[in-house]
Amino acid sequence: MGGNDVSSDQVIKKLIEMGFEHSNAIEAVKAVGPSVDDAVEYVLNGCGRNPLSGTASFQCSSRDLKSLGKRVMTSSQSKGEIRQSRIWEHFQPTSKPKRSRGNDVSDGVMSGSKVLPSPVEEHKEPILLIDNQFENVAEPSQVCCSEELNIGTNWESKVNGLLRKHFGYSSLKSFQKEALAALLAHEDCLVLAATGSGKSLCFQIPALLTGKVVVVVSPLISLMHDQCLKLSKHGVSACFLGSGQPDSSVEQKAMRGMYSIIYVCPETILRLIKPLQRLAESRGITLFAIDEAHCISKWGHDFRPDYRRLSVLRENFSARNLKFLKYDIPIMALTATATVQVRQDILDSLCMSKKRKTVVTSFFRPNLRFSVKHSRKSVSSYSTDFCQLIDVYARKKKVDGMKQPLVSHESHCPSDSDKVSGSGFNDIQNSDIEESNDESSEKENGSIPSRGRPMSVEYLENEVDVFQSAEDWDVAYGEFSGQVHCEEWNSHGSMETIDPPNKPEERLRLLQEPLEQGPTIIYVPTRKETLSIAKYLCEFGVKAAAYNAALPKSHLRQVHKEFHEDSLQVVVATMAFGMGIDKLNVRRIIHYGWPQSLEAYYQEAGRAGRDGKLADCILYVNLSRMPTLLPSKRSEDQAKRAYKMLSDFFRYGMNTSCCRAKILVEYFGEDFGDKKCLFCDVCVDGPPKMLDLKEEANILMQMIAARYAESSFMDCSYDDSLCSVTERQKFLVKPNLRAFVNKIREQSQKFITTDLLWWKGLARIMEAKGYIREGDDKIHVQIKFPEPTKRGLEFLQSESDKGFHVYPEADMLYSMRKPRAYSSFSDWGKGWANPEIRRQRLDKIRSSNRKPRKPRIRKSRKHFSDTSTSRVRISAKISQKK
Ligand SMILES: Nc1ncnc2c1ncn2[C@@H]1O[C@H](COP(=O)(O)OP(=O)(O)OP(=O)(O)O)[C@@H](O)[C@H]1O
Ligand SMILES: [Mg+2]
Repeated sequence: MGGNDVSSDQVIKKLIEMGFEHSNAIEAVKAVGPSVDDAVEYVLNGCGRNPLSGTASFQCSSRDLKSLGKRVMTSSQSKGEIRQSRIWEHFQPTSKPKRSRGNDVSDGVMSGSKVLPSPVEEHKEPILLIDNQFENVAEPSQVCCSEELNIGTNWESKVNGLLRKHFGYSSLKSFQKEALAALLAHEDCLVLAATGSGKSLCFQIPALLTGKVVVVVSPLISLMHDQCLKLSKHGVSACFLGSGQPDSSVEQKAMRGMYSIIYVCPETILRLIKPLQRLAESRGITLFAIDEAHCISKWGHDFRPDYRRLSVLRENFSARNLKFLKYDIPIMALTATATVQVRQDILDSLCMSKKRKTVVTSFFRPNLRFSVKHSRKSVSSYSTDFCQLIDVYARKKKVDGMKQPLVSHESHCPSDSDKVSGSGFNDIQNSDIEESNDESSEKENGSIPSRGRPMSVEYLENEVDVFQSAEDWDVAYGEFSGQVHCEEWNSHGSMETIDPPNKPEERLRLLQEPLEQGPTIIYVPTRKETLSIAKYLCEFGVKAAAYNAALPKSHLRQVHKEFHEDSLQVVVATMAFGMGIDKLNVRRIIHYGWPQSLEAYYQEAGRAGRDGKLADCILYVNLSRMPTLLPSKRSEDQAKRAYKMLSDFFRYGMNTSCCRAKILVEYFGEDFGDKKCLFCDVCVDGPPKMLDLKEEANILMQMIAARYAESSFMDCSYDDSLCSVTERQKFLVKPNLRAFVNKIREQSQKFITTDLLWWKGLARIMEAKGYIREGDDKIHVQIKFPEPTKRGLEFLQSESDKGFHVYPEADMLYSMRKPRAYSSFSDWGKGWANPEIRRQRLDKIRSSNRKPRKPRIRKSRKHFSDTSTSRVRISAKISQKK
């Protein structure tokens, strides 16, 4: 903390930069000495001001009158009563047309549905300007509002000056400039920019530039707290409001205009409409910023109902309803993770003006290296999965005699090839494969398969962290209640960021550099896993800690603190950790289990590599299981959306042929064209070899089409003589993919040992090509009740020799790694002579309650044998490659 060791002049300068008046600053320093903290405290608490008395007036002594400076004088000085003047009244000719004041100007202002008396009505005194009373007034208070305030054309250089002074950056990024330009033109603005790109500055700089207040709506207390703490270190007065605010006087001070930036959660802002209207009239509000704006949308991954009610901002802070405003107070919504649908929802929900601007930057994070790996995700797989991580942090220490692990992990160290894409799946074991046909993988709704535990409210409360209100996970660390600490920006090295390389050749060079050690965050779905993985890592000497909402707050604060101070190497956390975390040197984000959506994943992964250096984003999933929706209280509609998002993520995980960064950014509506990230596992390893799966696709299509034709016939036939009631009922039950696969296995020896997992992959590919579609009303993570499409029927009827060449997806590759007892039909025949194979087959047949049928020899035998051999060849190649 700085402040006490600087000269009086420096303290005065800092106070002025914070937006305090020159005379106030001088007076404070005279009174308390050269300490920024004490001076701020003095100004905020002193000057004879009474709390706001229900009007927009301040009660001041004559001394205060003088000290309030250039922008705050009223005619009522003789009574000792002053009001901050509206800035444009100093500079703007009153004849200037308004953008949005309607003809039907009402005398009241809206508060929800109520009409309130206009604050203007409460202050009829003419405004007296005392511009010449003060010399040396701070830049921010001079500039206030673009055209009215003479910010004029050189606002960019003014901004750059402020940037350097407060943050140590040389210039604004171009998207930040655009957002600022929109604000200065009084336009609403939607800012869509990648995680860590610097969206916060878009709303922080206006407070410094205009000298008015910026109100920021933010979804989490800890996030607000974090930002206030940072701003205070940069000499910007900021506070956060909400029930997480320990100091009750902060709200009053904020409403009196004592802070340049007010962070507030959506629940609280709805309560503060009237005081904010007064603030708009007294000190002035230059902007409402809605951070993490995707929370507005039901289509987003973090929907917060209170965000939806923010439409009240538009009506309550419009020039139409507040006479003292010349322009509607602009709204700026910012997010890093909004699909096209979510964007529209944001614009509509906030009632943003038609003239609004949308500032979009690329969502691409060029220094992030994405990969997907298989893991059984059980305690027994920790040794394989975390071996490399332990190497990074603790291998040396272990050798040096650190506490020895309970189990040696060295022998289980996976090779680099244990990846999903390309040549992957070296170390998949038989026991893994058995899971692929596990019934539980089908249970999408009712349970967490790995535990087989039914979803319940208890489960919800005890196992997973769900984000519902601003106070959830409020574990902000550090003492901050609205005081300005004013550290030198460059005294903490965290400001050193580099622009990540964008050109392919530069990026390839970056790839060759070793990944720096830096901290790691491991995201897991359940609280229990945070504990077990952290414990496991600690046993190997890694400085790791668990983080979930059920742990004591003191522990969580400590984790935050140590993580920020770089004394923790790994945090193993649920989603409760990290929204908005802006720690520059996070080197690895590991997701250990399926995230619930691409949005959530990209946001969490986006916490890596904010310093522009190479960082890893690794996803470990059990490829033999489908992801499940984590329990939450959802309406039917919400559940559908949640399944759709999970299903999109599942496809990302199963992908083996498309650059991962491309999938991610295109999900958010960006056209990545032919570009590739060059970093991800798919780009590095290349896609797996293409297979011609025409025969397999054909047979599946035949089954589906035949069944569909039969059930259509049943539907249309009202002639009971044509079919019995039981037959009719049989066809009313929709067959799922498993039934089709069982039938295929029954009817063709060639496929008798194929597993469901493989066929699921094929069905997904056929769905993506438009040959089949989901026949159920519900959305499933994976196509479940396939129906043929017109295109699919055409494919079936086509006589062409053209193959069906596809890249096998991750689950198919995984399934193909299964050691097979035979590789051709003749081998298959011999297989029956082998007692072990016979036992396995009979078990399989028994378990599906079917009598073993005599293998039938089909016409396609030769073709089949070719395909089968080619698959084995591919498997062999894969192994060789490794
Ligand atoms: N103009 C700039 N010049 C240099 N660095 C900048 C600039 N603007 C922002 N940054 C850097 O970007 C980092 C991230 O900023 P910020 O937290 O605002 O990101 P964000 O876009 O809000 O990310 P998220 O979506 O995760 O909330 C800051 O710590 C800062 O180092
Ligand atoms: Mg942010």
